[in-house]
Amino acid sequence: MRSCPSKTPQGLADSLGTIRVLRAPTAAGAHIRRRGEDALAGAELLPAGVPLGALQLAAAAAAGVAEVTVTRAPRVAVVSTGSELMPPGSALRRGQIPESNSELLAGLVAEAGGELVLRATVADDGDGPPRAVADAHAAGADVVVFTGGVSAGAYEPVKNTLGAWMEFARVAMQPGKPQGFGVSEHGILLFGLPGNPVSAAVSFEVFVRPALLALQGRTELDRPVILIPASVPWSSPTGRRQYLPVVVDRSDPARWTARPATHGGSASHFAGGLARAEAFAIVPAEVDRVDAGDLVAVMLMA
Ligand SMILES: Nc1nc2c(c(=O)[nH]1)N[C@H]1C(S)=C(S)[C@@H](COP(=O)(O)OP(=O)(O)OC[C@H]3O[C@@H](n4cnc5c(N)ncnc54)[C@H](O)[C@@H]3O)O[C@H]1N2
Ligand code: MOO
Repeated sequence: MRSCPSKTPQGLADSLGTIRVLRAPTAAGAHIRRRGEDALAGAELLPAGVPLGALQLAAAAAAGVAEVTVTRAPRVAVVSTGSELMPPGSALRRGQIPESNSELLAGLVAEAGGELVLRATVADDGDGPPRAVADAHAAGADVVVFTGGVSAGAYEPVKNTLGAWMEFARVAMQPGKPQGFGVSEHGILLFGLPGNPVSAAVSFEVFVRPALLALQGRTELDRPVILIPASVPWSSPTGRRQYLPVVVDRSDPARWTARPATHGGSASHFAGGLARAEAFAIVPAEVDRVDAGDLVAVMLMA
């Protein structure tokens, strides 16, 4: 067919033998896929800094692009500190608890595109943290994430042994008040997160995840935040920005609501309640109470 004013879809014509048009398209040009309709030559299909999932790689392939430039995954070591920590499933004596932060952080690191190169637990006494930094360096780590041992008690192994490289500060957030950060002699980023499991999870979201994404050249570093009403009241500490694990009720698609994931409110040791959380409600430092119906900023994790 040399001159083709429009095309007739298969279902509207007999296709075997003689072609008989049953219903001709009304508009000239109907059903013709024109050059440049999807993307013009030279158009940007994938801006730098976006993650390459199946849809993005397929778009590149469809444009005839066989190779794209990517950054390598940041290599991360996760180090728990505390002599009370025991492998999950061990018989516990008084004063011991199951070690769970390395499981949490290993998963969050992977979800943030990092590659876990070391996972260790070190004791409260001795030189465990600096030895862990040396091991992380040997394993090629770009980042070490410590949990525990950063506040002001008698045994604070990260604070006591890594002061040459790290600074320790109190941040006006709850949980996650005590924080440490620094850079090792070999340029490894050192994060010192508080040991309580919810504190560690929130601190990862606020400080570590954006850094891991930035190391990958990602341009969008923040989780999506939506404003939705609270379905129940809760309290929030004044003077500290609260990050409260919440469940998002999506049963009414026109009106999602948020409620605390744990019954006891906001507490940094509720590792079990964290399993129910799909998001963190972010309550400004100057607000000490959220009432049912109040709009709250909710950072979606899933
Ligand atoms: N004098 C002060 N004391 C405390 C302050 C303060 O500002 N001044 N802040 C409190 C706050 S808030 C927090 S949070 C904690 C954080 O303390 P650390 O980071 O030193 O954490 P640890 O004492 O080592 O652990 C706290 C808690 O979490 C448990 N934990 C630790 N690691 C793990 C792990 N890998 N898996 C599971 N559970 C873990 C640990 O056993 C403790 O129960 O400091 C307050 N004190
Ligand atoms: O600030 Mo701490 O992290 O609440 O328990």
